[in-house]
Amino acid sequence: MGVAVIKLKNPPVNSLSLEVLTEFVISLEKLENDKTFRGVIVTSDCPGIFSAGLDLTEMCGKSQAHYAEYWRAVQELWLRLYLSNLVLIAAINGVSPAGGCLMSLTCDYRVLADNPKYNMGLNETLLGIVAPSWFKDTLVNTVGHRTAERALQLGLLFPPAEALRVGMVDQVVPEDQVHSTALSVMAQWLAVPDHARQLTKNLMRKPTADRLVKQRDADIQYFLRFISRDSIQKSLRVYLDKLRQKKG
Ligand SMILES: CCCCC/C=C\CCC/C=C/CC(=O)SCCNC(=O)CCNC(=O)[C@H](O)C(C)(C)COP(=O)(O)OP(=O)(O)OC[C@H]1O[C@@H](n2cnc3c(N)ncnc32)[C@H](O)[C@@H]1OP(=O)(O)O
Repeated sequence: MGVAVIKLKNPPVNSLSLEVLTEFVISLEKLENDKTFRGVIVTSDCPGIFSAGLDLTEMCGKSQAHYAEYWRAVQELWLRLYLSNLVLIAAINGVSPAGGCLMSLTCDYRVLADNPKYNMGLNETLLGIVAPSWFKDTLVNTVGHRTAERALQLGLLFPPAEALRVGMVDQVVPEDQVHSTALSVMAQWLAVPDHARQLTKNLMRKPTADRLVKQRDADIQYFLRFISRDSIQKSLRVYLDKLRQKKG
């Protein structure tokens, strides 16, 4: 039925490095241009981890030019996923904080494996950073304003039952059924004529995407000013050190 699977593979935690973002955009573009494909299942090849989100090492201790290049790549992937003409289904087979969660929120449907360790949410505030307005918009469009307001301020990571309750995911299924469920949901979405579904998706999503498109450069400048602050760099270093020391 013309369904591709994109399996994220950047061990150990599928962090969204510049290279991963770039490759993801290229793969998506190829699939968009190949008319034999109508849908994509986005999933992970790293056991227990869907994606650890943006790669913190790309946002810490690097040059301004690097930050700008990285942020443009983050914007690009979000825009491509959010406005994709393909049916995108996230088969979430692991934990998905921050950018990992955002990636799944750009999909048309989310199936999450029922494992209490597989938390998801936009936890940026817990790192001492702030989810940009388009991250916030994506969450609001999914779970509504009040739930998003509380989740964003507290940096909440929702376990599967809670994620389902607030509407962050559409289905929670046993771990060994995530892929088959994604496939049967895909069949349902592909039963709808493409042109009607695509125009409807665009109608729902374009106003949100346009807000970023109209101010992409300003958004990059804002990111540069924010991420270069000493206090933000310090927060990121402390957070990364904590992650590294966990093992020791
Ligand atoms: C007003 C508007 C202002 C605008 C400002 C603009 C922008 C700022 C906002 C930027 C947005 C950022 C969004 C993000 O996505 S930030 C990333 C958030 N991610 C996380 O908090 C997850 C952190 N990771 C974990 O919690 C865990 O690693 C885990 C995913 C649960 C997996 O746990 P485990 O299996 O136990 O693995 P380890 O913790 O031991 O990690 C292994 C290894 O990987 C490194 N690592 C983990 N996460 C990341 C990451 N996101 N980026 C880079 N590296 C990561 C970890 O340090 C370990 O490294 P070592 O092997 O070297 O020790």
